Amino acid sequence: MNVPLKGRRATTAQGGDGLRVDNISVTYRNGHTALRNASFAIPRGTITALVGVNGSGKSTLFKSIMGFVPLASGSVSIFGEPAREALKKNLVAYVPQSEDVDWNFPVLVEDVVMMGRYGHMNFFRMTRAVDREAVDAALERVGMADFRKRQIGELSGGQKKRVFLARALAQEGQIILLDEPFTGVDVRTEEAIITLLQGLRDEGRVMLVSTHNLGSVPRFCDRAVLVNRTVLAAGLTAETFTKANLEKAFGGVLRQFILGGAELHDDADTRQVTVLTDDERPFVIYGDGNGNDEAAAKKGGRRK
Ligand SMILES: Nc1ncnc2c1ncn2[C@@H]1O[C@H](COP(=O)(O)OP(=O)(O)OP(=O)(O)O)[C@@H](O)[C@H]1O
Repeated sequence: MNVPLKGRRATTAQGGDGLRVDNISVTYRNGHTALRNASFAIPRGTITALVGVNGSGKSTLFKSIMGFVPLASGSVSIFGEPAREALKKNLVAYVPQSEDVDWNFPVLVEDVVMMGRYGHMNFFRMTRAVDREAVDAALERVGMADFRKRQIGELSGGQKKRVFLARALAQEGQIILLDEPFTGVDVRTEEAIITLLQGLRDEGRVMLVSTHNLGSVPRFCDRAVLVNRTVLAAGLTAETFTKANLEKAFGGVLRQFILGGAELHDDADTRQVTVLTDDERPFVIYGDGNGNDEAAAKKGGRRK
C-alpha cells in the first residue's frame, strides 16, 4: 500500500518518453530501506549522471530498473510501458560495477559480448550470422576486436569495462545503465567511453551513468539525478548540478575549498574559485566574489 508519509516529497516525475521512475521504494530483506519515494524522468537522446555518496542507493536504483530487486511501492516505465515489458524486449542493457562480476569465471571476451545477444536468440541459443555480426560490430566500436580470444579475467580494468559496454551494444539496448564505468580506468579510456556514450546519445538512446567523478559530470552529462536514499534533485545539469544541491547530496563527505584574495591573485581581483570534491576528480566553480557562481565545465552539457 502506498501510504502518504509525513513530510513526503512531492516528486512525481514529469514528462519524458524515455525512462520514468515514479515514487519507487526498495526495502531489502534485512529491513533496510535503500530508496524511498524516488522519482525522476529522462527523455531519449540524453546522458544523465547519477550521483550520491556511497550507500545512497545508486546501484539499488539500477537493480530496481532491471527488476533484480522488488519494489515495495511505485513503478518504472520505459518508453511509455511497464519496465518488465521493455526488459522482455531487451531494451535495457546494464553494465554492472566491476565488484559485482566474478572475473575468475573462465570465459572469452567474445563470449561475454555474445551474452548480450541471448535475449535475441531462441530457446537453444543457436547463434546466427546476425548475432556474430552484432558482436563483431560491438567489439570494433569499443576498440576491443583484437582481444576477442582473451579470457575476460586477463584484461585490465578499463578493457573489462569496454567489453561490458560492447555487450550492452550487442544487445542493442536503448536504455543503457552504467554503474561507475570510470572507476579504475585511466583518463584516455574515460575519454574513449565518453565519446562512445555521446555517439549513443546521438542515436537517441538513454544513458544513466553513476559516477563519483564529479568534475566530468557537467562536461558530458545533459542531466543529473542526485540521490541520497531518495531523489534529492533531478533535471538539466545546469540547473541541478549546483553547489547547493551537491552539498545537500554529499553533506559532510564533500570537501570544499574556496580560493580567493591573495591566495589566488596578486592584485585586488575579487573573483573566487570553489573546488568541490568527494573523489579524485574535483568539480570547480568560478565565482565573481559576489555570490554569483559559474561551474567551470557547464558549457559541455546540452539542453534536452
Ligand atoms: N542485498 C542487500 N541487502 C541489504 N542491504 C543492501 C543490499 N544491497 C545494498 N544494501 C544497502 O542499501 C544501501 C544502498 O546500497 P547501494 O549499493 O544501492 O548504494 P550505492 O549508492 O550504489 O553505493 P556505492 O557508491 O558505494 O556503490 C546501502 O546501505 C547498502 O548497505
